[in-house]
Amino acid sequence: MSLVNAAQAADSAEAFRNIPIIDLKDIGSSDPAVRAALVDQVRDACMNVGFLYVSNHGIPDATIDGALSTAKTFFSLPLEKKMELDLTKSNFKGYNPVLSSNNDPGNGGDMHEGFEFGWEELDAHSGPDAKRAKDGVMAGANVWPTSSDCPGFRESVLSYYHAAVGLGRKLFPLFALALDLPENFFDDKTKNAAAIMRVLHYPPQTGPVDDRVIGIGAHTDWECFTILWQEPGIQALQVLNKQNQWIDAPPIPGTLVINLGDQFARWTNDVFKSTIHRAINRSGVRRYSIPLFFGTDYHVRLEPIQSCVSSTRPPKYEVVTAGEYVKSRFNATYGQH
Ligand SMILES: O=C(O)CCC(=O)C(=O)O
Ligand SMILES: [Fe+2]
Repeated sequence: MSLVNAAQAADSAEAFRNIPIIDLKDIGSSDPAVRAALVDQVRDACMNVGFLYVSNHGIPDATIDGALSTAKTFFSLPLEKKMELDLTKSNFKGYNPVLSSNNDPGNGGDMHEGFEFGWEELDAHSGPDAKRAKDGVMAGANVWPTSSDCPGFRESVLSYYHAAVGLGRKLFPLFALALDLPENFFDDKTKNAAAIMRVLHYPPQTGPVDDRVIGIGAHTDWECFTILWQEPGIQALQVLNKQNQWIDAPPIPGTLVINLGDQFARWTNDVFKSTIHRAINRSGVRRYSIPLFFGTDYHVRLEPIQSCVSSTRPPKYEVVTAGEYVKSRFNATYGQH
């Protein structure tokens, strides 16, 4: 079946009620049948849900724990210290306080604080990074807390960053194969690791909650896909199906959530779904999560793939570069900067 026909079938299929779990243990297999079976599962999830969990993802628990524990230390610093790293002063690298972002234009602000950064070599002395030369409108160096304020923060969050980017590099070929493209299709479009990571802290919201002020308002993500670690034992993330029902996406031990974003919706003319989601922390305790958003390089144009376009499915989106798109979403979410 052509991709366009398969997308039409997916569009008229029943709304999803749960999110598939895909085991990546065979991701390195060279057996074409094993690989094809994995790609089929990925295609199905991308066209019907836009969300999936992955198990056997290869990121060590110690790497996750290291990032989480220094993130907790960072968020416990006094607000004035954190505000020295205000992300609106550094082209969206650094700290954003509670209620400073608004992911849902109908809402009154997001009930979380976060810290945001992009690609940087772990070795702080490796000099200017050639990968950053083409960041265009998204250019800007990361900012970091001092090592006396937050010892080991840069190293531990960057270690997780590099592990997650490594996982993302293994996923791109699966997505390409799921789109009937050569598996290296995204290689020359992802040379510069235009990946942004956030560490997020959601204070608990107890008692009556104003529906317009929740942890993160209903939104889609902006890049190709997101790799999301969420704190075990706390249900907060919800995903919207086409019947407008919110489906819980609880943390599942040993897995990460992968969700598609707007860049993939644009590459695929909505054959792959960039699905709306939100998070509300009503658990009574603090919640932490770590999304890493992996997009194509900022100068790359988001042109629809030919197999996703037909006379019955004309191109839905104006062609823009990845950088222009991401920057416009940052401006809409944090205010124009
Ligand atoms: O915290 C979560 O579970 C979701 C975060 C999210 O959707 C985002 O940062 O885009
Ligand atoms: Fe999101």
